[in-house]
Amino acid sequence: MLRNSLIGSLRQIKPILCSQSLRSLSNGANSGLTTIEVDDKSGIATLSMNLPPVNTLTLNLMHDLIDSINQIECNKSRGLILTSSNDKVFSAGLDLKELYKPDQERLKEFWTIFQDLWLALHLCGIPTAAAINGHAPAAGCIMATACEYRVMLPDFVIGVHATRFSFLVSKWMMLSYQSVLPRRIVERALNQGKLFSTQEALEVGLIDEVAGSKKEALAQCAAFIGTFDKANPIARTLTKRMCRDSDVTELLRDRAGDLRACVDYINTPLFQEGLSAHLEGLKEKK
Ligand SMILES: CCCC/C=C\CC(=O)SCCNC(=O)CCNC(=O)[C@H](O)C(C)(C)COP(=O)(O)OP(=O)(O)OC[C@H]1O[C@@H](n2cnc3c(N)ncnc32)[C@H](O)[C@@H]1OP(=O)(O)O
Repeated sequence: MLRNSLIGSLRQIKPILCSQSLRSLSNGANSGLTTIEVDDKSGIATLSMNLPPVNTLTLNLMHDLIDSINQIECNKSRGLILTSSNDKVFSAGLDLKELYKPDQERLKEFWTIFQDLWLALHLCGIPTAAAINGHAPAAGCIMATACEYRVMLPDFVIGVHATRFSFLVSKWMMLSYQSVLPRRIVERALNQGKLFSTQEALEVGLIDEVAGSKKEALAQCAAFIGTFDKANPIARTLTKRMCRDSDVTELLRDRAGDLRACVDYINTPLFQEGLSAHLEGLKEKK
């Protein structure tokens, strides 16, 4: 029963393009803001975000990420490692410029594709890991928590600091955070708008391991993916989705409602003023 509903909801949200023959993992259909490298020996795909300067999640980058995740799944890679080609920033989170004095139709499209990206990562059928080789604030952190394992390099920050700029996170984002951290830590961290250092993130369990270099981080992620070798891939996928079912259902139950609530909130003077000050702060930092 539960399995059927999982499979049913997957069909609804993910009309995967698996009918296409995708021998080479080229990014022909997208804007080229991501690259995919598949290791011939291990069969593991490394998906890199490549949008200078700081991999902000723009419409195009989110579109390319979803497209790449679909390609990697369709090609039956053994696992997916999400990382950045920038050596200082994993992702700076959502593109704040899209949220400031937004065009209403574009904002709806923007939020919907952000929901799609979270679902694509959260429900990815193959094992996923994040090699966090730079700062990962806000949606950068949420993408990492949607993966099954996190390895981070030292001296960076990760966390959801939304309250610092008056952002109210949706329940599904909170659940994503809570799928990795204990509830009391999530409550405190979200309220504080806390960004954890790599060491703090390790101590609370937001990340699983620290690596000395990107190469090591990729190897540690690959070793994690290798731990599923003895599991039947289909049983594994269904089990993963069953474990994640309640978090995903929270969003799927009322995507339109979440969209409405977020769009309404983004348009409030409270949020727009907080965001304006945050954007000024980013400029003044220079
Ligand atoms: C999804 C669940 C959580 C919900 C909460 C919020 C959703 C979001 O994701 S909102 C996005 C929130 N993100 C941030 O607030 C991050 C802001 N950025 C930074 O803190 C730093 O840029 C960062 C530590 C990531 C990197 O620092 P630096 O390497 O020193 O780079 P700069 O700060 O100089 O940035 C370069 C350039 O990029 C612009 N920038 C940075 N982040 C964003 C962003 N999120 N959106 C749009 N633009 C961004 C920054 O202003 C600089 O621009 P220029 O001045 O024009 O060069």
